[in-house]
Amino acid sequence: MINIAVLGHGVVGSGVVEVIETNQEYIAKNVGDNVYVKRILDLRDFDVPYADKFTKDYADILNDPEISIVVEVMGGINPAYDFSKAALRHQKSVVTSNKELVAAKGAKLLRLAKENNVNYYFEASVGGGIPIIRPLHSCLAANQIDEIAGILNGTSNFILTKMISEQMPFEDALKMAQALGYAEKNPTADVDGHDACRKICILASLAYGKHIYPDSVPTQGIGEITLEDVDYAESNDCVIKLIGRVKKVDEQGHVLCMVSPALLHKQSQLAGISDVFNGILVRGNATGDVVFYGRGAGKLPTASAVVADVIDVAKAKGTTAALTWEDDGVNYVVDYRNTRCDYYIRLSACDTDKQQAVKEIQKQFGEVRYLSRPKQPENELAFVVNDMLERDLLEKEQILSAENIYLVNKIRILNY
Ligand SMILES: NC(=O)C1=CN([C@@H]2O[C@H](COP(=O)(O)OP(=O)(O)OC[C@H]3O[C@@H](n4cnc5c(N)ncnc54)[C@H](OP(=O)(O)O)[C@@H]3O)[C@@H](O)[C@H]2O)C=CC1
Ligand SMILES: N[C@@H](CC=O)C(=O)O
Repeated sequence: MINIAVLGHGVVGSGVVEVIETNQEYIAKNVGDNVYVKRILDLRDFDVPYADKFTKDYADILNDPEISIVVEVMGGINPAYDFSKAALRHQKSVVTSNKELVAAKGAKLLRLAKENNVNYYFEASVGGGIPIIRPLHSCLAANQIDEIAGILNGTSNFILTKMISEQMPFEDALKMAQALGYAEKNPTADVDGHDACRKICILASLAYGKHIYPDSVPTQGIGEITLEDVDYAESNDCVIKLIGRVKKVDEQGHVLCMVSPALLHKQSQLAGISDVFNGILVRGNATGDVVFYGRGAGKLPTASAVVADVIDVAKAKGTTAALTWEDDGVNYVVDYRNTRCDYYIRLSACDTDKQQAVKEIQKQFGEVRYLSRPKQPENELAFVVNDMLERDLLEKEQILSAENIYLVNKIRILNY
């Protein structure tokens, strides 16, 4: 019998109990032994048939020698970090969906697991039910990874989809995502891009072997996207998505890493990914592009990934995985302002005469391709510029604003 404990009986934790219960026989056949949820830690009381398993005291789990795997699905840094460290030091493997913790302390926890001859697995921390951690680490191991880009947050993709296809107000779409169990406890992490940032940091750390800190990654969410931008994107045969991406810069481990909204051409591989679905594109030097697609959030898809890790740990029987990356305290993220990108730019000419504004734009950017939208105000100008050094664009914004031509929005145009 493999006894496990589940820390946190929320959306994911209750899903883990359900998946293990529902697929009991199948899992036993796969592992060669029964997997049994012995204890559940949560601070609340639950009226469920398995109420006798609950404890509010972590010591009941830590000091139980029969429990060999701890599933941490509480979220947040503390006490999840302390609980995970304590479990590993007690030679219990830890499985988690907690990307905030993995992104912040992954290297330390992986090292601690190795030192204690146990495992720390986190497949569910990126892409919900989509297999990505193991494929990146194992199946694509023969490749040098040139780039990873993805729609990594189900909640924001759900909101964008509802806003665009059903004209649903932002707040209503967010409430729906919360009711469906997609959103983080604090949903600003979804909307402001921080959840996607944690996920791209985990993928970057895994792919390039150096810890990439969320704090060092420029992060912008979907809060400033309006239906007007959506219309301009449409006129350019594009859709707007929130993209987390990391690109190899050199052999020393430096990367370009950021999270921001982006215009994607409708024919591109990530453009058609809607609703709560996530898509992750991995560009390997041998495979070319590989795209992983599936439900990026929600109770059962996420629980599926967590339980798969439990099965792998159970089957590992005392061996430890080579999964690791180095945390040497160095910031490997290069300054994005020194990189180049295509842009959609939307300006308001305010009181400036439109012909004058067009002249100013030409002076700054040369010939640009103008876009249009229904009900476009006379003093609004939107256009596309190609291969712009980001630092130059920031300067040009300032020059234009001195001429009373103000930036309303600018969104990168990416090619995935
Ligand atoms: N929901 C999803 O679709 C996905 C979530 N994740 C990640 O999985 C983790 C869990 O998410 P989710 O299940 O949605 O979150 P929930 O908030 O639904 O569940 C967390 C549970 O843990 C409990 N908890 C929190 N702190 C403690 C503590 N100190 N002691 C005991 N119990 C505690 C919470 O209790 P209380 O409510 O009283 O605070 C709650 O019941 C997070 O890291 C999240 O980012 C990853 C992929 C997808
Ligand atoms: N809040 C997250 C949940 C999964 O990681 C999301 O919406 O993607």
